[in-house]
This record gives sequence, structure tokens and C-alpha cells, in this order.
Amino acid sequence: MKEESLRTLKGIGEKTEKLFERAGVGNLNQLLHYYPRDYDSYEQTVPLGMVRDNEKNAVCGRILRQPSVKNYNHKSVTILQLEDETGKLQITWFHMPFLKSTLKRGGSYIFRGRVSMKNGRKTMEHPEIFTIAGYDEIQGQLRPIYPLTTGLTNKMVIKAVSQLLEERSLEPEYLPEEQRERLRLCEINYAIAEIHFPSDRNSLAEARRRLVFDEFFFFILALSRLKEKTETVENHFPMRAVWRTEEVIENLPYRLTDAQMGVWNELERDMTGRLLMNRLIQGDVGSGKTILAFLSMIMCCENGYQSALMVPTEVLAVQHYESLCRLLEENQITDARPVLLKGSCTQKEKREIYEKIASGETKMIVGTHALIQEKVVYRDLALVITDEQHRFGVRQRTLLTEKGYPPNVLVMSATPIPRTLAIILYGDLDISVLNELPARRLPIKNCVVGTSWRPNAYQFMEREITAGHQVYVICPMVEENEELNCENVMDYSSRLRERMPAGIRVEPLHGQMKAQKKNEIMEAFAANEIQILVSTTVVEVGVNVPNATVMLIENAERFGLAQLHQLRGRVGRGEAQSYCIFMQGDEKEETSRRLDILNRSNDGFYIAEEDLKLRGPGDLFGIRQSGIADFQIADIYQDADILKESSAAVREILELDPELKLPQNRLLSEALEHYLERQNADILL
Ligand SMILES: Nc1ncnc2c1ncn2[C@@H]1O[C@H](COP(=O)(O)OP(=O)(O)OP(=O)(O)O)[C@@H](O)[C@H]1O
Repeated sequence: MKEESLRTLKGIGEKTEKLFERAGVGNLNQLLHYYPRDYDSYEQTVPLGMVRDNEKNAVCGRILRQPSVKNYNHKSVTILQLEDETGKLQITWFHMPFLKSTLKRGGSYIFRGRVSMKNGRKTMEHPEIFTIAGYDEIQGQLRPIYPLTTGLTNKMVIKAVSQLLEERSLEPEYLPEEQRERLRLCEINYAIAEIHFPSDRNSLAEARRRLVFDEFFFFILALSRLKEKTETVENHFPMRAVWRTEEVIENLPYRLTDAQMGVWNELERDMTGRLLMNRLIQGDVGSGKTILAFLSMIMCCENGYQSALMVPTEVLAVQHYESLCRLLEENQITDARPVLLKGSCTQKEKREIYEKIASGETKMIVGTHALIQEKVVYRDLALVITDEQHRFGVRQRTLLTEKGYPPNVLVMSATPIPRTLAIILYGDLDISVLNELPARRLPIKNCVVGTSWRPNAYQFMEREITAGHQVYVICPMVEENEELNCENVMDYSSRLRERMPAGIRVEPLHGQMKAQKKNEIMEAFAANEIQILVSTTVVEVGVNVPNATVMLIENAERFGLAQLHQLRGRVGRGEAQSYCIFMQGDEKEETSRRLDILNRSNDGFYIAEEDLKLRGPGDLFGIRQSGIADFQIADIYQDADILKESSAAVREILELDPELKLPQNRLLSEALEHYLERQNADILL
């Protein structure tokens, strides 16, 4: 079943298949592991007089009058008045005029949706509709809510998954029975079925525990094998420490922090050593990791070797390439001839770059995943630098070095995790920590505010722009989505453009734009031709525009704290005072408490710890906090205990059967293969 197409399911044609593909679901196996991001419980109905504002309510009532349909701003709105003995409620839908004839006057129905005050009147917007009997059937159930992309609805996913679970035989149980029982883990097929459609909260918790265990288990299993393969590999690129790097450090407009100096010494020692370097630099946002990457590249170049810096997005590739070129120019290093290789280069450009790489003319290559395509043949590639989510596995290393020796590897991470966990998760890497921020930085000033404060925020933004600075605004969505009540980049940027004086240029940025367009916008922002960038979280990783001093995050409740911390790290990168405004779109006490953690501290480690304390182990489906590896359901902070259990279980199995050749581990070995395939085959092995 693993690779079977979604089209083998009833009701999925070419169009729907494409929608699923955009959400990363390309075959049945991926669908099976497309877990809900949350659950909805169909609660008891409440009397109309008792509906709660800003929350989802299920209400049962009689329709007073035939619904009316009106047109506002090209939107058709269907309006309905509902009543029961305790009160009345207005209900509205957009773009659903047909409801006028479906919902009959005098009929009783159940409506379920969010209630808020609109023009002084309690209004339920865009609710689901049920007959009384229909609601009876599902009341009390936990219904999955899947992560969606534009066009893909929750109903579509539910339909596809339930068909799949009903009709196909699933996975064989691969964990040895004895181990499973000892660890009190439920059976795998039960876990998969229950994670999609839980019978109740207990079985959901049980299912989740098993799947979290498995995610960690396979990750660590793959890692352990990788470790064996790379731990003692000889370094075929003998290097000397060079004076050029000392000069570059001297010429920097700032002094390296002691932490940066310490890590730089470690890197020098590694690269001049007998064994291959495999090192992780862990440093909070803005701690200055990039310069260490550049220094390492310069050291390789001076020793006559190539180095490659691989980053997750084109925007970042362009940014790094430009600052690398600047650094080389300032220091008159002319023999490096760096190139920028990105997916959006034309064929001709790519060919020229490939030639420069293959001939050894260029010594420094910056790019996205295009760097590891088979067509790229390197010449003495001695160092590869990447981020934690795109760590190199053996297969990737082989791809990189088809005609050479394996390179030194340097991994950069801004995820703050305690050392005990880091040792498990980065088992194959030596770890360096940058635990100090550059000295002249002023701590970012934060505030958590409600949406009524928005006009003040805009005034403040204007003031900062007048003083020559720039602003990021972050929205959770790209376009309007009527099911989700939150801000989107497209509408927001048009509104803001109207609101701001003519001299202030406002532009949107999001992941669905063409790479070329994204680069243009980022470049214009970096050059202060754009003053306000309204963006999704695409700016989250690594973007560096030190002149930006304000970040306004809309619907801050929709992001994990670690993610918010990463986002906030885009400001406070220069010497000017910076500010971060967390705009809370709901009025929940719990959200305020979470956001207050960010308000109090700018320290990634502290934030991760406090967040965990606040959420506690009972919170099964909080927003996932870390982007480490590709954990779909597991959260390294919250599930730290399971992580340790998985690690111990792997150790136990491998001690007895390091190659997974014993009959009791046959299914496990196969499952490991599938895991690697699912992870795109190249994350680790
Ligand atoms: N020692 C230092 N003193 C002053 N400024 C520094 C120092 N080191 C780096 N910087 C500057 O700080 C800014 C942030 O550095 P850098 O981009 O390397 O951060 P980072 O660690 O990669 O952070 P992130 O994970 O957020 O991308 C850059 O503008 C850089 O030039």
C-alpha cells in the first residue's frame, strides 16, 4: 500500500489529489500518517441565552423567519434569526445563498460555531448545521481537525482517511512484543486508527504515546547507525590554521564575543584534526552563528578546498551569499569566487555554475537543496554547512562526494534544548554552544496587547519608520479562510497600505510566491525600499535585516512560543532599540499567560522551559514547539520522558542485534526502511 496513489480511493480525482499533494500527502502511506493537529468535541447544546462570546457553541433553536440574503462588498451574506425560550441569536454565512431555501421557517436545527459581538449583537458566523437526530449521533465524539491548505477541507481529509482505515490492511506490528508490553505501548494499528478517530480521550492519549514513541524510536535508530558509520572517518582534507581568518576577525566592525571565539577555536581544531568534523553549533537567535560559518569557509578556501553552505530557503541563500561576498571584498579575498546556486536559476546559469564548481574555479558555494543534486560535481569539497532540519545523511554525503571523500560537516541550530536531550537527538554530532549575545545589543522590549490596541501599534510603527527604521508584521495565513478567524497577509497588506501615509511602502511576502518574487521583495526590504513587510512565518529562519526594529505579530495565539521567539529574533539584530508587539486575537486567559512568558524574557532556553511547565504533561495537543528533525507529532520538550524511553529501547535492541538481523527484528528492520523512505530517504541514512 505504501506507494499507492490517492486516486485509488473513491471520490479522489486529479484535482483533489493535487490539493492533497500541496499539503504534503502524495500517497496512501502519507495519508495514513497525516495526523490531526487537534480535535473537536461535539459538546452539548447550550440555551441561546447562555452562549459564550468568542467561543464555539452548539445551539438548538427554531428558525423565526425565512433566512434573508444580502450583498455587501461583493459578498453574499445569508442571515438567519434563531430563537428558543431563553433568547435569540443571529446567524450569518458568506457565499452560501442556497441556504435560504434549505433552512425552512419554523424548523428546528442545531448550529455550531463561534459567537462574537457584531454591531452590538451576538452573532454566530459560518456555523456547521445539523439536524437534531444527526447531532445526537456524533455528540460526545472527538472529531479530528487536520492541518489544511487552501482548497483542502477537513471533510475531504476525514472522508479519505476513514475510507483508507476501513478498506486497507495496515502495518504489521514491528516492535518486539516483549518490549511493547514492558513499555505499556498499545498496538500500532490501534494507535493509528485512534489518532485519527479517537474513541475517547484516554485511548487518544494512549495512541499518541505510541506514535510519539515510534517517531523518536526510528529517528534514534537511524541516528545510531549513522553514528557508527561516521564516528571514526578519517579526514582526507588536511588543513592548517591560517592567518587570513585572524585578519578577517580583526577587520570586523565588531568584536567577536568570547563564546564566538571559543567555538571558532573548536572549529579550527576540528578541521585541522585527523578525524572528520561533525559538529553542531547551538546558539540562540541572533547569537552570531553566521560569521563562524563564513570563517570556516575562508579557512577551507585558504587551504585550497571547496566549501558549501546549504540553507532552507532561497531568500536566505541570497542573503548569505551577499553578506559573504561583502565580507570577502572587505578583506580582499579574491580567490574564493563564490557562487549562488538556487532552484530558480535558469538552466544556462546552472550549467555555468556547475562548470565553475567542477573545475574548482569557485571555492565557495551557497545555495538551497539544489546543492545536492546529482548534476553537481564538486572538486575537493572539504566542508558542508547546513541547518538542523537538513542534516546530512550518509546517502546525501555520498551524493555530494561521488567523486571525492566525505566532507567535514557543520550544523547550525537556534533551537534551545537541554544538553541531556541534545545528546540523544544529535547523537552523531559534537556540540558547541554559543551562550552569549553580542555585547552592544539592547534587549528587545516586548508587549502583549489585544486587538483594540492596533491603532496605537500603527502610530508607533509610523514613528519608528519616520526615525529611519523598518517593520515586520506577521500574519498566520496567506489568504482569507472563512473557517479560520485570523489575519491574512494579502488583505492585511492592502489595508495597511491604505492606512499608512503614501511615503511608506508596504509589501506582502509569503511562501506561495515565486522564488524570484520573494527574493526581489526581500532585497528591497533589506535596502529599505520597503518599510513594512507583511509576511507569514517565511521570515522565521535566519533573515537578517538589522535596520528593522519593530515586529508586530498578529494572532500571536496561533504560534508556538519557540516559533514566536524565532520570529522575534528577526528584530534586535542591530544596535538600535527594538520592539516586539504580540497581538492577541483571542481573549483567553491561558493565551495571555503563555504570551507573558515571552514578555518577560528574551532567552530561548528559559522560554522553552517555562512553556513546558505551564502546559504540563496533560496538554496533549498544544502547538508543537520545536522544528527539530521532522517530528510530526512528537515534541521534544513535552515528550522528553518518552524520548528517553525510546532512546533506552533502541540501545537495548541494538546491543543484542546491532544489524537488526535476528528473526524477531525482521519487521522492525523493514519498518526502519519505510521510515527512511518516508523521511525522503535522505535525512539520515
Ligand atoms: N560579536 C558580535 N558583535 C556584534 N554584532 C554581531 C556579532 N556577531 C554577529 N553580529 C551581528 O549580529 C547579527 C546576527 O548574527 P547572525 O545572523 O549570525 O545570527 P544567527 O546566530 O545566525 O541568528 P539566527 O539563528 O537568528 O539567524 C548580524 O547582523 C551580525 O553581523
